[in-house]
Amino acid sequence: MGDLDLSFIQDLENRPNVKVIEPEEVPVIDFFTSSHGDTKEIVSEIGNACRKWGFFQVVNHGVPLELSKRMVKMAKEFFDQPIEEKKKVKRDEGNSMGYHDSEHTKNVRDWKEVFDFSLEDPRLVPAMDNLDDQELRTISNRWPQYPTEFRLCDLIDCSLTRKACQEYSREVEKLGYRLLKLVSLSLGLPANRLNGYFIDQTSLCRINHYPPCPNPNLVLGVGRHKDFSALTVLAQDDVGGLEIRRKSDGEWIPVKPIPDAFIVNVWSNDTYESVEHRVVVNTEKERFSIPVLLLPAHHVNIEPLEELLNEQNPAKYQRYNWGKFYASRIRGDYKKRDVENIQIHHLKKQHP
Ligand SMILES: O=C(O)CCC(=O)C(=O)O
Ligand SMILES: [Fe+2]
Repeated sequence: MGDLDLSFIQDLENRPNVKVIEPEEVPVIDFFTSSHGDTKEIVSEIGNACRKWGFFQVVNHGVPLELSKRMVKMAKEFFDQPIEEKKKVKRDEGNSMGYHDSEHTKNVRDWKEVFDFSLEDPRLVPAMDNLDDQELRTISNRWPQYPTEFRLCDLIDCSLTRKACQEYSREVEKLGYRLLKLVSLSLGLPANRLNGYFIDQTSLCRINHYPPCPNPNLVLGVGRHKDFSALTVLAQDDVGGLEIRRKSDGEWIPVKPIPDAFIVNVWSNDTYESVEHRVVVNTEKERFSIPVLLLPAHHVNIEPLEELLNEQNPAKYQRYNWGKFYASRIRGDYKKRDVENIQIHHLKKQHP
């Protein structure tokens, strides 16, 4: 990760808590039990969890455990390589797929390194974040080559890495779309109401690696943020570090790792508010997490769903082209800018 320089240091108010807060269970939804019961029951559990927490965990979700284990093994193998090797697949301003070690959240550098790949490969995205510019760009995934001297086991080579990543992300994607249907139902919408937005999706899978940190009280693995996805399905290992901001009192609550569970995070016009979360790091143990973010096609305009709006629940967000939003977010990931890069709250409508 290099030295802990000033770019990593969080403002006082954002630093990890000194007081210890007991981990509180965010709701856990068991698909096995529910599939033997009533879909209505699971829909109502999801609705309650989304309203109260904006986050829930799922177990017995159908994603094969071997695929998840293989991903973590590959991730370790990849991030253990010398930085020169990792930089061979470094992302750049033209293509945001691949390795990156200087992501900034809200203008402060995160204590982590990441590897991103797209679920659709190649895929189309706007070239610029400027709203008047119509140019599109095709971006393709980058896969590590693993020179023989760095291969610690025969399992790891370029084509197997790609296969492992693709097989894993396809399974998690299936789970994601299954959850999206359940979320639609929980909002009183037809199960397939949201699916059309994801034809030609820009969805991506990210592997996060948080190395141990000499001074975890000053930095964050990921600064506080809301995911910009419609739905995120996140796998975390057993180290812990994810914290979510409890809606009732604003306290940061650690999310206890549950073996083989996925953490799910949803957003819809504040009925289901995308909840702020962050990652704390520690001096001892590295940590891996793997989110899959369901993201619409670049041409989709994100806006609150009409049929959910009424006098009591007016649109709280303005319409915005998804591709431009995404392009702007990516630009802000590279360096400290003078202004905060675009966030969901910037799309909030001003009400008198
Ligand atoms: O590492 C985690 O548990 C969460 C990571 C995260 O919030 C993100 O990548 O958006
Ligand atoms: Fe996140």
